[in-house]
Amino acid sequence: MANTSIEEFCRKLPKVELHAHLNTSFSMTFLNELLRKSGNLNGVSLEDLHLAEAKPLAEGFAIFSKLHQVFRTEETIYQLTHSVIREFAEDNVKYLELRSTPKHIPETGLTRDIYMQTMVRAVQDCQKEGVDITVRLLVSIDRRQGVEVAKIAVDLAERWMKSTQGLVIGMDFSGDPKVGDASDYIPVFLDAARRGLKLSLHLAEIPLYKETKKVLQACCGHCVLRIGHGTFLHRYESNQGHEEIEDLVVQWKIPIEACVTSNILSKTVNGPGSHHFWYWHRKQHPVILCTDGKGVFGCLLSDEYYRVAKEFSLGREDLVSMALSTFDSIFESDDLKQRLRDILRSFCEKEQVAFPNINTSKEKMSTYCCV
Ligand SMILES: CNc1ncnc2c1ncn2[C@@H]1O[C@H](COP(=O)(O)O)[C@@H](O)[C@H]1O
Ligand SMILES: [Zn+2]
Repeated sequence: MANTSIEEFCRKLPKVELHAHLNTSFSMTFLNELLRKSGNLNGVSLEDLHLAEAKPLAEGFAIFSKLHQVFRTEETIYQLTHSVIREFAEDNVKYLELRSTPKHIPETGLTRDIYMQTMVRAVQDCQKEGVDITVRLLVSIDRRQGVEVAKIAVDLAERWMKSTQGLVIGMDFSGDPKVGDASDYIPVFLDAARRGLKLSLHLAEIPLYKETKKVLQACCGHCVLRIGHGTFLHRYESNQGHEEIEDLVVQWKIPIEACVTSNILSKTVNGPGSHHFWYWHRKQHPVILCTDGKGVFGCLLSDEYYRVAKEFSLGREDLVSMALSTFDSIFESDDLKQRLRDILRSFCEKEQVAFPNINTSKEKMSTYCCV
């Protein structure tokens, strides 16, 4: 067996990142460089832009507003997208689904269309430059902006999906869970799915039993779906009454994007040991470690794997199995899933770690998401 520590192994492990918000995924190196070039960050100081210790979720949202003051022009959105992609590639992320809310900022000339065009351009430039990663984009709906803006986002996403031959692949639903009701957006989700967009919905990041149940009942069977966070989906002692929600999630095998550090720093989870990741993982339900916002929460994806490996005493083979299982939940084709498996297989040969015996029958290869 190659002589690498578990930490180093987590770093080298080929991974997929399925839950990363553009504006919260900056690196400090990038921000320092931006500060050096532009002299200031529109009045925002560097220290205000990441959570150094656990604070209630609302504090995270105060940071997001400050970030939106920093990234306001086409140029900064381009640079941010380009650097975020490169940084994920350096962390051996081989496939990234990057999400962002298209902004309309008249003072800087930014429109939602220019925002999309800029992100797409950065992805294509990274591709041309040979950055070793496949990137797909999700258009975010911010629940603080209401249903009418969400409809605009669906039109935008569909147009960009068509004009980029699927580089824009789906939509995200996010924003402050305390604002509005996700079930108001059900017609928007169903419309997006009808147009061929895949959906990743922030659901149950905080205990919101009613909206979670309504959204799942309406969307299961009609949308290709993943759940962001999903902290309060499962049955557990103080979560009585969640049986129906958990049953839907299990029945439709809806993958859960687990953001361990984000949840701990936002105080929606007490610590890594009590994170719902473990509950779903033990059940062999599809669950994917994700960063959420590697800048705000100060975590690389490899840090998330290492954190879980330490907490649950996972070895190299466990980590490989875990990474392998995440490939089924990407929004891309079976061909791309197979390519990711091949990359992981070569890595295992080099690291002299057994590659799990998988049944690559059609059934096993098909996506977990409900269609
Ligand atoms: C911590 N948990 C979270 N819960 C809900 N929404 C979140 C989030 N973290 C980020 N966002 C959503 O992503 C936006 C920032 O990226 P973009 O400007 O779109 O690139 C935030 O404004 C919020 O709407
Ligand atoms: Zn998120």
